[in-house]
Amino acid sequence: MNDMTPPTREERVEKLKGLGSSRKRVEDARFTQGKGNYVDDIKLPGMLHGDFVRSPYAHARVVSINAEAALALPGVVAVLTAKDLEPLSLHWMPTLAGDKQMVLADGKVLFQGQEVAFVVAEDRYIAADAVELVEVEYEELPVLVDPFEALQSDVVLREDLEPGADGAHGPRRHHNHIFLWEEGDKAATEQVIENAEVVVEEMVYYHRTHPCPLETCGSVASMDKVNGKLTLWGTFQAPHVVRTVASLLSGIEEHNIRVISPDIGGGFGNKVGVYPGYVCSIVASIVTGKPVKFIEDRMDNLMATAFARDYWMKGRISATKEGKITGLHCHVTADHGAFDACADPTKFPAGFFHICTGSYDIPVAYVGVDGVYTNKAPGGVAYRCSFRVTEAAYFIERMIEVLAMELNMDAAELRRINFIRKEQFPYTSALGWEYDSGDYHTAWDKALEAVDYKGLRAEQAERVEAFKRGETRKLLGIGLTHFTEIVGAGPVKNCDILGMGMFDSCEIRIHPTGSAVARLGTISQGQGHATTFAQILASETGIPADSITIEEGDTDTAPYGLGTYGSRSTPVAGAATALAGRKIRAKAQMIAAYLLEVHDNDVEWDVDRFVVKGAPERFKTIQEIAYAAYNQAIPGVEPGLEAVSYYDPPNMTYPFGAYICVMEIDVDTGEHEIRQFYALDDCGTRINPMVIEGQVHGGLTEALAIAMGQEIAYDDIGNCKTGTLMDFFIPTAWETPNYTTDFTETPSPHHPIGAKGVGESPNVGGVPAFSNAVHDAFRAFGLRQSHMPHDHWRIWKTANQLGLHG
Ligand code: PCD
Ligand SMILES: [Cu+]
Repeated sequence: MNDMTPPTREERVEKLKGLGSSRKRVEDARFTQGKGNYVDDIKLPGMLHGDFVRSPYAHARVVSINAEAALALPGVVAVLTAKDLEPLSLHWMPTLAGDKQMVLADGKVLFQGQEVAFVVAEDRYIAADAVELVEVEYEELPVLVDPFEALQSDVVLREDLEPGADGAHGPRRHHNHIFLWEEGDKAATEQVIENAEVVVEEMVYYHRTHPCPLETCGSVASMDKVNGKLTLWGTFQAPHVVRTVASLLSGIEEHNIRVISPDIGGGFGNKVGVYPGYVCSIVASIVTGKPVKFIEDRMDNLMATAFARDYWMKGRISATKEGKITGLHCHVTADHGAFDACADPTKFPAGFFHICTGSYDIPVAYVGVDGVYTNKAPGGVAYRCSFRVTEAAYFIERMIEVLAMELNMDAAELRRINFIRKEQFPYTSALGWEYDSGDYHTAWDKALEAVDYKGLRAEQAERVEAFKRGETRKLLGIGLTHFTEIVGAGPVKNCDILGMGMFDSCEIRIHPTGSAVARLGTISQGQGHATTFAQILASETGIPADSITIEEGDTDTAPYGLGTYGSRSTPVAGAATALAGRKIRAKAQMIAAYLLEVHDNDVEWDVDRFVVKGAPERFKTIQEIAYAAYNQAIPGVEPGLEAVSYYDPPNMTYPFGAYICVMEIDVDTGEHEIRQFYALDDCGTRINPMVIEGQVHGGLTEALAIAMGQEIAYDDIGNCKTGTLMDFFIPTAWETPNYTTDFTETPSPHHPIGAKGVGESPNVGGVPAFSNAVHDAFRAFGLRQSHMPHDHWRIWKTANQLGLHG
């Protein structure tokens, strides 16, 4: 081939590295060389450092705060308390759930680790020393750590709330009650269950845990009093929302606030909300006139920032003797901690928990969720699941297993006969969701075949016999899960956060030489957006992905968007990106037609160029078109080649998957070994298979952590027992098994490129798969339900209670 041979169509497609290509992550060159730029890397001249005095008690009155000794320490600049914030009306702040939260203790504290005073000093060490010198006198109050007890107790946690008054989500029936949220037909469901042939009832608890990103939360605030501009760098998963909230709270006009999310070392939902540290760094910068940095340490992060789950889910499921499910009833007692700071769309105080009918065609269902205040840290974030979806998936996948046991049926078969069938999509669930697309039977059969399901069951049966004969002390568990996710919040008509509609955006500029920059309203925390969004644009515009820069996270440059969580970037911003690309192409078409001296309709798009129909040798490449757009006067066409698209999705997307975990359990030590983990994901059109595989590995490892050991635990007086990485389980390569990933591809019918989200799926499906494997190992010995996390001690105890220790 000589230099003059034009590239083939195939070569041109390949050069784009567009949709479907396993393009290497462009951000990794920077990250692997230590060249990332995180919040703590930001160092400004004269910058001060903040640190919190935190409450050692879970519930106490603050009698007095004496900062004299702290202020006397050389290098200490200020000690802020609620009294200092009060004149600015910043001693309380609104939460994402419509509640309010103390920024600094106002009269009392409600959880251990709560922020009491903010010390500002010349360096981080002085600040830490000064924290020790602040004298706080507390008067202990009775502590409520159990949500069921909290609903009965005379102890009033939130004295700031009017006793009988409604909350943000309607009536409160007790002073520690937050809301009752209901969906579905309660009466009809109860009637079906009463008259059913088979009913099982179970309490499924999904314990409290924490996203624990590698990088803790932090912010740097810099108030420039000369030009009136506030710049705020921080670990924000939703920078634009932070800007709007900061403006509303502080009264600073929004154009005078610039919020920047630089590189973020993992978010996992932990960095969606607004924390007291952010507010205090802003106030301290305004008060001192200097930039102020606040970076959490690990204990701050684990004890005081947003936890996840803590759902007590009481379920009843009914079926015919043949196993056809007829109804599902669920009541949740949701422990929200001291303030309702859940990150959910405003109208959904229990998030999308009502996806809990899962992958099954259940004719009638009801859910009721009671939110409750306790003396624990506030939060209730997604942690790799869009708004309580992982709780829902865990609930239904446990209920299915329990029902299979009651029916004495194979759990894979029970699922198969209840799956929503391919021809039923779009499918409206009994709880009101419209599933966009799916093909569950195909995915399920593929998964069962891949692991030789029949062979595994035979092996398991033999193992049980061998165990009974005393020939082995190890049991075999086969953990099945078929999950349906709901991601891509969301249609503005029913999804908003604090009144801000959940659309998203992309703005693209093609430069004269044919390379481009695109900016989005989302923000990567490691997902690889700089890699994948360029791929979408490459396929849409014909510009190679390598020639497209993706920028996110700077509110001065990026178009407004609601940020990255709930696997919404692909479904929402990804759609905006594709449509912005199509706008570029529409203008390019006019330019090409002009240059080729034909009518607009006489050219057609081909990979990276417009070609005259029927005359393939006559064409203009996107690069030629871009140059002409800037440098040639084209009648009726404005100069330049730019587009912006704001996208309000018509519906969510519903990714799904089939996961199977094969686990060996040693009944004497409670140890487990994961022999095999097979994960089939269907996220519609796949943008980058390698990024997807990385997402699945990461999500499964977090699922492993949660199911097998990770937990935020409290003792009876509200001491957080897992505030360090000594006690809070983070799996290393040592505990992490090999994963086999697989896929089917069922595009979303309403997304411009057919893509659904995937980042959360492995957590949503992984947790029940691991937990079901543990339960399944003991099924032959009568175990119906036990609580996660399944650490060695709990597994040992289960074996013991089942009488397996002799
Ligand atoms: N079909 C498809 C889908 C998807 N993809 C890809 O993948 C990824 C992801 O995506 P999505 O799913 O859409 O998601 P986003 O939105 O982006 O993100 C979010 C998620 O993401 C995940 N992942 C991750 N990774 C990392 N590395 N880091 C982090 O942090 C993280 N986080 C986590 C979480 S938790 Mo939440 O917040 O809880 O709500 S939610 C979440 C990106 O890159 C994309 O592009 C592809 O390729 N294809
Ligand atoms: Cu969630």
